Amino acid sequence: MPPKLTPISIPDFATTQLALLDSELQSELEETHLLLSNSTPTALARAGLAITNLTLSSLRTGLGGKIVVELGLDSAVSGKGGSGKDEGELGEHGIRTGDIVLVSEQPAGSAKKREVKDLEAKGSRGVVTRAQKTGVWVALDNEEDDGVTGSKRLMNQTMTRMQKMKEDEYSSFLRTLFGLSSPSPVGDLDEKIEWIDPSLNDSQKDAIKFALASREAALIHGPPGTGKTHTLIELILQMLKQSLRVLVCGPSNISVDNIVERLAPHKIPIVRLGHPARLLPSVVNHSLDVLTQTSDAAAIVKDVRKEMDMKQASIRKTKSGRERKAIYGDLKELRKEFREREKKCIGTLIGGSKVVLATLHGAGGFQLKDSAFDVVIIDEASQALEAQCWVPLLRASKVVLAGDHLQLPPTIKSLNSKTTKAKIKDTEGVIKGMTLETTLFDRLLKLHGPDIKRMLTTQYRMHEKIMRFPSDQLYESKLIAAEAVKARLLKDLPYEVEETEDTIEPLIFFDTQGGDFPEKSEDEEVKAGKGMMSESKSNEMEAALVKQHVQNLVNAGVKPEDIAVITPYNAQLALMSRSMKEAFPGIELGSVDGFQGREKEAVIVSLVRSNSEKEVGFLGEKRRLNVAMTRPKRSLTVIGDSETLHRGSKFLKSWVEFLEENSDLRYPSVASLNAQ
Ligand SMILES: Nc1ncnc2c1ncn2[C@@H]1O[C@H](COP(=O)(O)OP(=O)(O)OP(=O)(O)O)[C@@H](O)[C@H]1O
Repeated sequence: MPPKLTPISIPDFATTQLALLDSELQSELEETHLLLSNSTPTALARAGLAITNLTLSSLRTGLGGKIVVELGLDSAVSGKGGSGKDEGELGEHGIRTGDIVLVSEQPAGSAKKREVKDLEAKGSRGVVTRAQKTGVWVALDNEEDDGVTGSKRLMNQTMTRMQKMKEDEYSSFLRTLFGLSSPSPVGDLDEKIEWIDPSLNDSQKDAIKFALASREAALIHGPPGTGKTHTLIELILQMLKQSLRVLVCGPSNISVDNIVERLAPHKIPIVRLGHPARLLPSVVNHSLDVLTQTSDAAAIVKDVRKEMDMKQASIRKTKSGRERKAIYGDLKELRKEFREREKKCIGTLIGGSKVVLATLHGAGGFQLKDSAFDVVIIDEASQALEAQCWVPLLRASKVVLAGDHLQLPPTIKSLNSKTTKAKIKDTEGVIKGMTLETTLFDRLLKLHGPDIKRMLTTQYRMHEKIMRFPSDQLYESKLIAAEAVKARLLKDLPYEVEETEDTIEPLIFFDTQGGDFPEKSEDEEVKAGKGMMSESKSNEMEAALVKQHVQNLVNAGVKPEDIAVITPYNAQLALMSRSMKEAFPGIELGSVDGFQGREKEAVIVSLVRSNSEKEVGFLGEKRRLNVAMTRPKRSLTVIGDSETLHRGSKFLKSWVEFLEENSDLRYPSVASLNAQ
C-alpha cells in the first residue's frame, strides 16, 4: 500500500522557502558583521576566517561587469611563518566559493592590533568566486549590491515564480513532487537491458532499471562507497540509448565535473555549462565557452570576430575623425551580429548535445532558456538546498536524485536562530517545521515512502569491520563489503608496510576516560567557525596522542598521504594542523564536514569532548558521526573519552559500546605522551 499522501500547497511551500532564504541571508550578513566588529585580522586568520599577507595578482572584468580581483600570497612574506605549507600556498583557511568577504589593506606596525571593523570603511565587500591553494578570486560588489549573490537571487526568482503559479499550470510532475498526485505506477522492471558496464552489481542494476522505469521521480540512495556516480554514468548512457535528452546537475562544480570526467571517454556529445576558470582542467574542452570557439558551429562566430579585430586595428591607423566615426558605427553593427551568431552557435551546440551538464545554479543561465529536457538528474542531491533544485526542475518532467540523506545536509547558518524562528512564525502561509536543512531528497522520501527509492548495497571502500556499525545502525544491515575490500589492512598496502599492532587492525579505539585528556573551550575571538558550533573546542592531550599514533603508522611504513586526521571541531583542527603538517608532509587534516565525499587508507578521528559535565554538543548528530566513521578504507582509529561520550545521543552511545566490544581497545598513558 502506498502511504497516504499529505499534499503540500505549492504557494505555501514557496512562501516558506522565501522566508527561510531571507533569514539565511540575514544570518550570513550578521555573522560577517559580528566577526568583523570583534576581531583583529590576525585572530581571524588563526581561526581560518581571514587570509593575511595577500597581494593583488590580477584584475579583470567578470560577469555582469563586476571587477574580479585575484589575490595571491605576497612573495615578500611567503615561506615565513612555518605552518608546514608549501611556498606560495595560502595554508589552511576556511574561505570557500560563495562566501561574502571583505577585501582590505593590511595594517602594518602598531596598527596591526586594530580591529577589523576599523578596516571596513577602507575595504570593499565581495563574493569569493574561486578559492585555491595558491590564491583566491573575489568579485567585488558594486555600490548598489545588497549582498544577494547570483545563486541566491536565482533561488528567490524561482520560488517567486512557484508562489505565483496557478493550479492549472501544474504539470503532473509538479503535482507528484508535492503530493497532489501519487507517482504513476513504475513501468516494466524485468525489461532486458544491455549493460554497457559489465561490472555493475545487482543493486546498481536494480537502481538503474528503477530510475528508467519511473515516470516522475526516482531516488538512488547511495551509502558511503557504494558507487553512486558509477551508477549514474550507466544510467545516463542507458537514457541516451532511449534517445532521451538529459540535464545533469549537482550542487557544486566538482560534483558536476566528476561526472563529465567519467562520461567523456564514452565519446558522446556533451556540453558542460559554467565559467571555464571554475572547471577542472580535464573537462574544460567540453565547456560551452571553449566549444563556441573550437567546434564546427563556432566557425560562423569566428568570421565576425576576425572582422571585428581587423576593424579595431584599423582605428589606430586612421587619422581622420570622420573615418573613425564610420568604423565605430561598423563595429557596433558587427558586435550586434556577433552576439546574434554567438546565440545561434550556443543554440546549435546545446541542441546537438544529448547530455548537458551544469551546476544547479548554472542551469538557470540564459543558455538553457529555450531548452527542454526529458530528465533532470541531480547528483549529491542530499547536499543541495531544495530551492536550488527547483532552478532546473521547473522545466523538467522527470527527476532522478542520487544522494544519501544519512550523511550531512547542506550547512545552514540560520537554523537555530531565534530571529528566524520568530520571523517565520509571523509570516502568513508558511509551513510549520520546514527548514532549509530539509532537502528535496528527504521530503520525497517522507512524502512517498521507501517505494520511491532504491538503495545501492555493495560498498567498495571499507574493511568489513569498519562498515559494520554504520550498516547495522543506519542502513538496515544491508551493506555488503565487496570481496576486494572486505579484508584489506594497512599491512597489505601495495608498498612495503611492516606488520605492527597498528597495521594489522582495522578498528582501534583509544579510550581517554579518567580526566587526563580534558577539553578546552577556545577563547572568544575564535568563535563562530563555519559549519561548526559557535564555540569551538580543542583537546591538547588528544592532539598529542594523534601525533604519536601517526608517528607509529609512519614508522611502520604507511605514507603520510595515505593518512587523514579529522575532527568535528575547528579549534582542534587548527591546533593539530600547525604541528602535524610540518612533521608529516603530505598528511591531510580536515573537519568532518569538509571531509564528506572523501576517503583515505587510514583515518584518525579526534572526538575532542571530555568534560565532567558530560556534554557532547553537536557531536551527537548521527549524520556527522556517520560521515566521520565511513571515510577510511583499511584503518579507523577513534580517540575519545568513553565516559563523556556515553552520555551523548543514543547513536553516540551505541557507537562507543560497539567500539568497546569490537575494536582493539587501548587506554593511552599520559606519561608516555608527556615524555614525547
Ligand atoms: N560495480 C562495481 N564494481 C567494482 N567497483 C565499483 C563498482 N561500482 C563502484 N565501484 C568503485 O567504487 C568506488 C566508489 O565509486 P564512485 O566513485 O562511483 O562512488 P561515489 O558515489 O562517487 O562515491 P560515494 O559512494 O562515496 O558517494 C570507485 O572506486 C568505483 O570504481
